[in-house]
Amino acid sequence: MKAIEFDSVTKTFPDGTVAVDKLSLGVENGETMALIGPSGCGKTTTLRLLAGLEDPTAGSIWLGESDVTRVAPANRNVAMMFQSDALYSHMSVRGNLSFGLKNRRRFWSRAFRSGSVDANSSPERIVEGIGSVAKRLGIEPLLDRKPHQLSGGERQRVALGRAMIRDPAAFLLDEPLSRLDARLAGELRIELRQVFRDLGKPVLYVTHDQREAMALADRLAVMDRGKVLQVGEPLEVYQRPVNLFVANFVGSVPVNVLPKALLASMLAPAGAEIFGFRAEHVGVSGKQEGAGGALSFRARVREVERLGDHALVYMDADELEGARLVARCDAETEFRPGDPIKASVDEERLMWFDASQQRIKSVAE
Ligand SMILES: Nc1ncnc2c1ncn2[C@@H]1O[C@H](COP(=O)(O)OP(=O)(O)OP(=O)(O)O)[C@@H](O)[C@H]1O
Repeated sequence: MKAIEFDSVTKTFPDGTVAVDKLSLGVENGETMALIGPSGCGKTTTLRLLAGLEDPTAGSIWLGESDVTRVAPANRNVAMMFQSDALYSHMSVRGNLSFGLKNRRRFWSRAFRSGSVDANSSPERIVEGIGSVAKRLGIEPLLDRKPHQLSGGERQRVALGRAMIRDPAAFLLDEPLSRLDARLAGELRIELRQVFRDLGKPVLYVTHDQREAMALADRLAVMDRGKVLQVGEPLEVYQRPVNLFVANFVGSVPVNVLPKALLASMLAPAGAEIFGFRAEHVGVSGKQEGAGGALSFRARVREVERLGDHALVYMDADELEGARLVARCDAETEFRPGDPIKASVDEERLMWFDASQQRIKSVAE
């Protein structure tokens, strides 16, 4: 039994838009699942379906053993956090934290009356949690401040604290770090990972930032046009993408793609039409001779993008019909536009795709 389960869920909006298409996905307790995919692929709708803010057109949604498909949002006990999570501006941090709890009390007292919860989940137990949640998130010193006296990152922490105090069955987060600057988002990402690990609850996390997803998630679900294309651990999806779309989406730089005809055909597996390789797998040398690898070609540097800890060298591969390719190099690389170079890629780094851009598995997989 999964803590969260979507069973063949479809959401068609009245105007005919199929936002989510026969989606099946399970998240375990204590697991952080990142939903990633391009804008409009159905990520937010998936979260809203789980929160009960949208009704599915077909399929069922489960939280543990409960079928919540038709359960009202207030009775689902999931906490949803958005990118622009609004705190109550007139309340202190403490007030904001306990506000969720006050609503919770109403929920719990109703639930107690109907006998559907056990005493371990009493409001008192949750009250005890406020202090520890504030401590856990490093917001104890801020308890008496108002939201306008907080930084963006601190506000996000309070919003998360408010969600944690409710002790929900599941956490749903929609781009919670997207409004923060890169450094702060990076710091919070590490903290969130630790918090999520300790919570022991399922976390469904939406982001369009593949880096954030790779860093935070135990598993990724890559979506396109309402469908889940692949679910797996970040490294597994990165190294063994099901198709070219996924390969491109989980990398920070698009995959270099070339037609099979440019390689000695004996290398290609049956059915292969195109092959690809990642920028970090291209070896680049200023020497014109001697570079090895399955694929070895002369090229000319078109542009060098210096990114601090590494550089991207964009090149025109004269020997490969002028294909435009990219290699990841050391930050100190001295290549300049116009330089002639020799590039090479090892055979085991090549990814092969068929005519419909599905990746062809290697014999070792
Ligand atoms: N209320 C609605 N009525 C009609 N279509 C909608 C509605 N809400 C969303 N959609 C459409 O459903 C599709 C999925 O939207 P959704 O917001 O889930 O995408 P997303 O992956 O979260 O996108 P983004 O990354 O841009 O936030 C889009 O084509 C969107 O235009």
